[in-house]
Amino acid sequence: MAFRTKNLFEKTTKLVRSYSSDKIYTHMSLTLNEQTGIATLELAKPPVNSMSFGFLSQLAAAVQQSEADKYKGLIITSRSSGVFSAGLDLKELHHPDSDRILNYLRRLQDVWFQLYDCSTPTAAVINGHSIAGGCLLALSCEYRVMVNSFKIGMNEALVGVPVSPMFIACMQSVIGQWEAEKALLVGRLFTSEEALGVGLVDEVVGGKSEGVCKAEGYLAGFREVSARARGLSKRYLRQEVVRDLVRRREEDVKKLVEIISSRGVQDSLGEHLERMKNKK
Ligand SMILES: CCCCC/C=C\C/C=C\C=C\CC(=O)SCCNC(=O)CCNC(=O)[C@H](O)C(C)(C)COP(=O)(O)OP(=O)(O)OC[C@H]1O[C@@H](n2cnc3c(N)ncnc32)[C@H](O)[C@@H]1OP(=O)(O)O
Repeated sequence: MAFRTKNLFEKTTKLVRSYSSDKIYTHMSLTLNEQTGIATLELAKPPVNSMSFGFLSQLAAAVQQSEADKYKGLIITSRSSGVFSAGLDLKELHHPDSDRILNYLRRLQDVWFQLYDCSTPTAAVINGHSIAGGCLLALSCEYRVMVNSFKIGMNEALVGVPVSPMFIACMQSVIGQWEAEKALLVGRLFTSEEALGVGLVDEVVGGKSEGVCKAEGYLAGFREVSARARGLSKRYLRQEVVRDLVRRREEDVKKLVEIISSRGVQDSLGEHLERMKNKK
């Protein structure tokens, strides 16, 4: 079979350089199956694929590449066998420099808009725990296949930070208002099976390769469909959420910076980081 592992940064060097000071393409790899036209983006930032500034920049470049090269589909998964993504890098949020946190949150917004609003068909193979920002990443895709025995959800309530509008909108659009409210207000993490029950994921499988097959099956369903019509329909379907968040993006970012920088939130983040350190 003809596989081409693309160093994304060959083509997007300019973009990535202007986005990031991290070393080029260190946190993920993009592999295109030239026979199917489906690319797999494998997150590879040990130990937990936390979303640092550099990670978000590379994710943005990958999504942009998928759009520019008109891939038939994009599958997002993790190279780790235990963690899909632990979400935002807590070190970016704890004792942040004011300019950096502003730019970090703007970057997060940019990536989210790019992925959520992209015309490329997308699927997530969640082969490990998927927490907060990790859950957002999966929810921004169209289809989710989850490997059993892991946890997924948005735990902000337990971390002591508010769930931001972008995260709420995504959760609501997938599981509905009431289920989202019940889950988000207590920071509930669902097992794979519970996630299936509530509609947070579309399928539960026994392992990653089975998950990839299911995701490919979903993406192959569009073979006979006009890519242009499909892409436009997806955008129309998602435009209400996007429009609202675009309209208020600067207001949301500034408010969040203020909240994150507050003493109470910083104390909670510090305690959360301490708990993680002490769990060993
Ligand atoms: C308007 C636009 C703006 C949008 C909104 C923006 C911001 C709003 C404000 C906040 C939003 C926050 C959303 C988030 O995503 S916050 C992150 C929440 N995530 C977590 O709490 C995950 C915590 N991690 C875990 O539960 C476990 O690590 C996990 C189950 C993922 C894996 O467990 P495992 O046992 O395999 O690994 P550990 O030993 O726990 O961890 C290994 C190592 O990694 C460090 N680490 C874990 N998670 C993070 C993280 N999110 N960021 C940074 N570092 C992390 C952990 O501390 C260990 O480090 P070390 O001890 O080995 O040094």
